[in-house]
Amino acid sequence: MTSQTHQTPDAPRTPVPAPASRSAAPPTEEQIRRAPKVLLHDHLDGGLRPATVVELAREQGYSELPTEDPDALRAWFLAAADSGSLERYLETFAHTTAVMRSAEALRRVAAECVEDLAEDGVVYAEVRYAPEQHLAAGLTLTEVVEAVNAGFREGERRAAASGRRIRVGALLTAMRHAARSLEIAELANAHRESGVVGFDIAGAEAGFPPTRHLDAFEFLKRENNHFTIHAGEAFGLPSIWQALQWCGADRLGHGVRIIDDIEVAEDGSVRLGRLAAYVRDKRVPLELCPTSNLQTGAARSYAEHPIGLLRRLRFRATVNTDNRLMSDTSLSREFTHLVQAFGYTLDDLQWFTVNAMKSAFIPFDERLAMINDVIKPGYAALRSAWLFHNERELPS
Ligand SMILES: O=c1[nH]cnc2c1ncn2[C@@H]1O[C@H](CO)[C@@H](O)[C@H]1O
Ligand SMILES: [Zn+2]
Repeated sequence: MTSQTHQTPDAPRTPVPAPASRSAAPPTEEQIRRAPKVLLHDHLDGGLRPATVVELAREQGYSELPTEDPDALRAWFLAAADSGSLERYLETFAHTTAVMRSAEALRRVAAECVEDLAEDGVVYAEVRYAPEQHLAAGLTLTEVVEAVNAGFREGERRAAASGRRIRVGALLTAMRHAARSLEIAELANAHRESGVVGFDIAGAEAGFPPTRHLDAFEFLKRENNHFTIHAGEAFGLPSIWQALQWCGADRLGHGVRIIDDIEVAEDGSVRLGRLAAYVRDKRVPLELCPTSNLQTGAARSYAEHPIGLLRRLRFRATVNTDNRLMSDTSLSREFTHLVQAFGYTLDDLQWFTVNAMKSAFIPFDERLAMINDVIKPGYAALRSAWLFHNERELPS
């Protein structure tokens, strides 16, 4: 199988659009937190509160944690995940999946996840996890899904009780090195009326191409269901090409290596290869996760992260957390880093957020309602509050 990823030799060069004019001041951290945000790529087993990991380990007799002090544990996850390799980054999940093996633990972790996202100003999220990694204490796949769903609903209720509206859908992940993807795809399909909005594959990318799981993807397509594929993170264009053209992914988890198919000349003009042009033309959503990419070595710094160019070229780019525990991050923090690196304004934040909402796996009319009734009014309110605040500060 060879990939059609090379630059078209005679593809036209086009100038890179300059960054939009920055008439508005960059948003403050508080504005970023209050801005309504949408999160498409967040792992449930990568987002536990450190204190919860410690408590669950005690309750369940898990003695392998590197430390029982929550602050030290937070620092440990960040340092251990900051390895420059996806494989070593993934080793840290052994500790979180180890404590997520009872229905109560899964329900608690899921509910806290929703509370934490709501507190961060997330109004819609798709949170993923691999049910096959939570069976060690005897739960069935269905029991795992039911426990997590119950936790998500509980989290939504608790958030609403404290005045924060959030909606969360689950994505069921199959591990790409394992052989249960068809079963997990069937599980996702069976639960689509009860909170599971799609499917994903994750895990080490090199050596485990998405085409190993074609039967799962073909099943989901026949069922008119949705899926995203982790691709183009640790491995480059062939992985993205397979995910799209062989497997039919609706979105790309990361997809950041699409940058390898974009050539920027010294005069600033750009040329898209055929694959990059396809991704942009077809509006394929990219679930970009800046901090995670720095940790696994997929990007060197925020300022050099491909998201800057992809945003200017108007790819369907979205901003995501990947693993809030391993990256010690939140969606607001990801946006704060991007504001610092690229001078983004509230308009840019709204653009990323609308991109994400358009790319969600819930029905079109519900996405539209979120955009028109929640996201746009939320940003408009922030802008007018900002104007009002600044006018009051003008000298009289
Ligand atoms: O960035 C990533 N790339 C690939 N796999 C990942 C990433 N983050 C987490 N997981 C994997 O997905 C599983 C289910 O949530 C996690 O246990 C972890 O192994
Ligand atoms: Zn991921």
